[in-house]
Formats: sequence, structure tokens, C-alpha cells
Amino acid sequence: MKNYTHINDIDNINSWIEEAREIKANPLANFELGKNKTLGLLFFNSSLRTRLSTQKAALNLGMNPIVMNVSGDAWGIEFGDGTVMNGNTAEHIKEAAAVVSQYCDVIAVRAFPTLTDKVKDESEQVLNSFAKFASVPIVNMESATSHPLQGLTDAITIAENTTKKKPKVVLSWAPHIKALPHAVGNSFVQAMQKMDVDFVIANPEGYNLNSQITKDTPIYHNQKEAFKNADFIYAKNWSSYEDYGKVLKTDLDWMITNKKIGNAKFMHCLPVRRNVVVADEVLDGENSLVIEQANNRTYAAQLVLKKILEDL
Ligand SMILES: NCCC[C@H](NC(=O)CCC(=O)O)C(=O)O
Ligand SMILES: NC(=O)OP(=O)(O)O
Repeated sequence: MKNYTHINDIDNINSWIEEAREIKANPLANFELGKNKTLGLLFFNSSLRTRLSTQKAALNLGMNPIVMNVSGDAWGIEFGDGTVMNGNTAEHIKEAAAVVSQYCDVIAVRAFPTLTDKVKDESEQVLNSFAKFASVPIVNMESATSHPLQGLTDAITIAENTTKKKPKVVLSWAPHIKALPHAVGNSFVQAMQKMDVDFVIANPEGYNLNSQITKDTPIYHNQKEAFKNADFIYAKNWSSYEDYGKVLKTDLDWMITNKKIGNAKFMHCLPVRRNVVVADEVLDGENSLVIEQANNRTYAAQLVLKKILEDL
């Protein structure tokens, strides 16, 4: 594999899940594969899990990770073509990506959306510019519209926590005070569409995700109806896609509680705001998978890096 930028880069989700579980059972089996190879991790935004689990994955493969907070620490990067750079940006992505490519064998990038400019966000300017101007493989650590390391992690977590042939999985919108990206929701939808699950989405009116992503996945505006017979409930807030980047609703009637989830397992990508997105009782209860889900970030990243290293 060259780049891992989207869930569509997964050619066979069942074999990927199987391989990730083998890696989890024996994380140091490929310790020689990444010897003398450098992974550069570039962060335009905050992170706890992605930053640490991707480095851990690299270390398990014998790679050397180097990390940079691009926003603030690096020179402001210009992405526009032909720009007269007399503003706040000091170096062009053409030089930046070419230079970093000389130091790193693989480059991983995190860059969130503006949530104010839909066209710009959907063009995936930052991620695609790295893919265009870097001479080494690129890994998406959450871009404007997708978080494929998280989507792969979620698929692994569901597979290892069910014995059913076709479990029912619900992605539920949940409240938040801030405007959040669609990336996690989008990649979860795309991962579930590749799996053999009974998958539905629950969100209030005005909060439908991009229909080119949800396609024919059923969307309920009644959370209770959607949760009937659910085996997994995956909560996530996102801002409106239709009324782009707007927060239309902050009251807590869509917050996840024990009464709502019943016997279903609870999932969230984290970080999560307690008693806004989900009640304490759920996160502290035995149906919560969130800590194991975060653990699986390492093995998802390790599988992706392994596939890239094998093709270098
Ligand atoms: N990488 C996991 C989620 C990152 C981001 N969450 C956040 O920004 C939460 C921030 C807060 O709660 O203040 C998102 O939703 O895409
Ligand atoms: N789930 C996730 O990507 O977490 P971080 O934002 O902390 O990396």
C-alpha cells in the first residue's frame, strides 16, 4: 500500500481485521520490518490517542517516530497555488513537503476542517497537498472529512466484541457545545458499510451527514426507535452538514444514558465530554468499550504502517 488516507484504501475489511487481531496478539512480531525507517508525525491540531498510539505502533515495528506540532512551532505553511506570499504564511507546501520527505520514510498528518468553508474542507487541501508534494507515503491521522485510522479501529473493536453473525450497530449523534467535524462519523459510516452488520444512523433533523457518504444507510430522527435491539451504540457529535458547521441544538435530550442503551455496548472515539455527550453511568459501566477501543488504535495504526513498509 502507498498511502492510507481513506477507508476506501482498505481492500478487504475482514482480512484487515483478522491481521490487526494477529498483531494485537503478538505486537513485536515484525520488529525488524521498520528498522532504520523514520515516521514523521505532523500535527496541525490537538491529539492524545492518535499522537501516542501511532508512535507506539511505529515503535512496535522498530521504526523511529519524530513528531512536530506544525501549528505554532513550524513556519506558517502556504497551500495556495501561485500565491504572492506577503501575508502570514512563510513557506510553501511544495518546499515543506519535499523537505520533510527527505527526513522521513512515511509522513502522517492531522489537519481538521475550517467548518466555515465547505468547499475548501471537502477539497482536503492539507492532506491532498502533502500527498501531492511529498515523495513518500502519507497516512491520514484525521483530516477535514475523514479519520480512517479511527474507522479501522472501530471495525476491529466491533469484530472482537461480538459473537453474532450480523450485529446491529447504531451511530448516534449526541449533544456538544462546540462545532465539531464530521470526520469520525464519516469514516465510521464508511467502515460499517464495508462490514456485515445491520447499520443505522440516528440524528436530529438538520444533522444528516453528507448523503454521498451515508448513501442508502437508514437514518432515524427518533433515537429510541433507532436504538431498538442494538448491539453497539456509537456516539459522536458533529456540527450540521446542511447548515455547514453550525450548532443547531445543545439541549441534552440526545445524551446517551443507561436507560437508552439497555444491553448494548457503548463506543466513542474519545475525547468525550461527560454528562453532555454521555452520562457518567455509561462510561463507568461495564458496557463501555471506550478504553479498549482506544487501545485498538495502536493495532490499527500498526497494521497500516506494516502494509506501507512492506511496499516501500
Ligand atoms: N480525534 C477525535 C475527535 C477529534 C475532534 N473532537 C474535538 O475536537 C472535541 C473537542 C472538545 O470537546 O472540546 C472531532 O470531533 O473530530
Ligand atoms: N480518537 C482520537 O483521534 O483521539 P485524539 O484526537 O486524542 O487523537
